[in-house]
Amino acid sequence: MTYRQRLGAAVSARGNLCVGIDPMPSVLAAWGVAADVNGLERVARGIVERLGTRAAVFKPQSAFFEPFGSAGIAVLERVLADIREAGALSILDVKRGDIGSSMDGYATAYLAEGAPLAADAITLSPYLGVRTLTPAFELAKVHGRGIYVLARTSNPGGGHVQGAITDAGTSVAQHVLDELDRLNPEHDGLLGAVLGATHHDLGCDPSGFTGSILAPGIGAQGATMGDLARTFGAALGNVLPTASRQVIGGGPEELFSRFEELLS
Ligand SMILES: O=C(O)c1cc(=O)[nH]c(=O)n1[C@@H]1O[C@H](COP(=O)(O)O)[C@@H](O)[C@H]1O
Repeated sequence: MTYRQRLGAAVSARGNLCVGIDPMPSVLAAWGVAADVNGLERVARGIVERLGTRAAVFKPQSAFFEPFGSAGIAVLERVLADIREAGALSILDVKRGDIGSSMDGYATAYLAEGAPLAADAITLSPYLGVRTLTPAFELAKVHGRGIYVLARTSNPGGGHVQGAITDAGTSVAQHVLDELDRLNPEHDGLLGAVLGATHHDLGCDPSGFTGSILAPGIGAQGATMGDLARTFGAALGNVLPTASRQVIGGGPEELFSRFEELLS
């Protein structure tokens, strides 16, 4: 099955909210655990234990596992395995992007069959050019995985680069969407984009975009689920909203109710 088919099935069964697993120090405190690798494991795996059979998609943020070195990465491996066992999909948020030979290495790390950190999808940065990401696109296709490329990020300052006008006369964000659209037919539509839910004006037109749209910024960054229709218009059906602190930031007791409240 392609990533789009698997995502479609998961979202139909469980709804279209992606739960971000961002076990940052303030979240560990809210869960009443120490800011060490044991606390990290209790929170990250505790989220999947409680919501694993309820949520369609989880997005672990690598940035909060890496500070613990190999022990943190080992926890991330176990979290990815937990998500798989719970029948949900994983989007590993690593925002990688490099020239071809190095990109081959990253692609193998996150998308090869049997790789310890293999996820159903990953996030990538197109700063070195969308086409430099080709090794990841190709490996994702072989294994039925997905890719989300940053186009218009949720942070306000991102517009300085992503709203800049390219030599083709469109914004950088639009250029990224157009490149992904050009490549999607030969990649089973697995090439998605990240477009922040925080913007009134995205500075690009997602209405005809052929990939899945990952939309961060719900909750802690100020966007609401109700904003999605205004921001994405005709593309709303392709949008996968994602929230981290808004769901996980109240500790274990509030986890389920916060998830249900956003989804409703
Ligand atoms: O790729 C992402 O997921 C991402 C892109 C973006 O434009 N903005 C953004 O906030 N994110 C990630 O989404 C998560 C947002 O966390 P919350 O603000 O707590 O929901 C973090 O892991 C961010 O790194």
